[in-house]
Amino acid sequence: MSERTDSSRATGGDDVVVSLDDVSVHFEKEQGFVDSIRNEPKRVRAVDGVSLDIEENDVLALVGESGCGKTTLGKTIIGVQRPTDGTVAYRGQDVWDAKDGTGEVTVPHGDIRRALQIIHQDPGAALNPNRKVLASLEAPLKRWNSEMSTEDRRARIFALLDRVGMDPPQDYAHRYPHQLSGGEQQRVALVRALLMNPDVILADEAVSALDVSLRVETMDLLLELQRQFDTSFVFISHTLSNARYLAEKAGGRVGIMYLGEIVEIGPPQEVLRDPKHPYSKVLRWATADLDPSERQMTDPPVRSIDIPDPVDPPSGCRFHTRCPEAREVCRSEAPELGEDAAQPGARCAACHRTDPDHEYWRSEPLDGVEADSAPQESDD
Ligand SMILES: Nc1ncnc2c1ncn2[C@@H]1O[C@H](COP(=O)(O)OP(=O)(O)OP(=O)(O)O)[C@@H](O)[C@H]1O
Repeated sequence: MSERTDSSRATGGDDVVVSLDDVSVHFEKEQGFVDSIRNEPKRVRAVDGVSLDIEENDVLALVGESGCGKTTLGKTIIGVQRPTDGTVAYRGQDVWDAKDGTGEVTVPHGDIRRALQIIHQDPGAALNPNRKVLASLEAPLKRWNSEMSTEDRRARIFALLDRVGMDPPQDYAHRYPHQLSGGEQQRVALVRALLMNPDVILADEAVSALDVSLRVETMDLLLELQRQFDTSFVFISHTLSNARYLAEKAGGRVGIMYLGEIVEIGPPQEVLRDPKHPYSKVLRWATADLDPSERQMTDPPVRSIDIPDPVDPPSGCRFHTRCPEAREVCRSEAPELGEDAAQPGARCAACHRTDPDHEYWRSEPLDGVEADSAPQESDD
């Protein structure tokens, strides 16, 4: 993505909670024994060159197809996935220096862990099946706030259970996870995160396992709690409609990911009404409820449905092998998202078409691509 001459990006003001600077996460891919002695280890480029700030009260919805790196990026934001390149800072403190005890550590790693919480897609798996809800909720509070009396701890837990609609809370607190519905388990997971008074909550496909009716109710609850507790949220979703619902209602951002990169980011109304990146147009087309007429009337705006291998992503623009507007230059030159993209409120797309003076407009269309000769109004 963006190339930097200086490795440290100037981040925003005091209200930046988490700041990612040119972060990449590459995993070594498991190979068979014969392959492993014959070949260089293969690396999955799950996340590549992402710079992003999460501010206080920020809401970011990350969306993209399966395997594009959403979960890996989300985990990197909350400091549970170590980047292979670039830096992640929590309120100016390098998260991994704090973890390793290197450099000058001004914020202890324990405080960072408390401040950055996660709720998973499958809350059942995240709760201990042999522990009652109360015990599951008390354990982290005891760890982080050992001074708190049992009475205060329980009062806080009951108040939060009540707050998420689990009434009477004493009844729910004494149940085992299997005695709760999926939606109730998800609420317990949310309470567990909120008990820590976090700055950021990563909600990884947190509503996709729920029935449609419950999904909207749960998204509304998340938004209400986000406002009430002044918590920032990073939502991960593979559907654009959920991402739009959350980001729009919260006045937040949508970030579109493709093969490890953020290709477009901005306010949901702008990104979805007038997508600048050809991949965002594909996602909009695939989301029937955003514009049903568009979907019925047209073929998908893509040349190939095959998703490239993240071990060996295409050169230049990673979307060029599928893009219906790709030209020769897209094969060799990677478009940049731009430095502004890190900041909330910015609207950016990593596509040469957004620059009316770019060489793209003089470059030959790739095979199967129809050329429009000049920049379009909406592509400016
Ligand atoms: N621990 C790991 N070791 C090796 N490869 C991994 C690991 N975690 C993720 N990957 C690979 O990294 C890429 C991105 O995975 P990730 O889970 O971040 O994508 P995603 O967009 O969240 O997908 P989904 O929507 O299916 O959950 C995938 O190719 C995945 O196989």
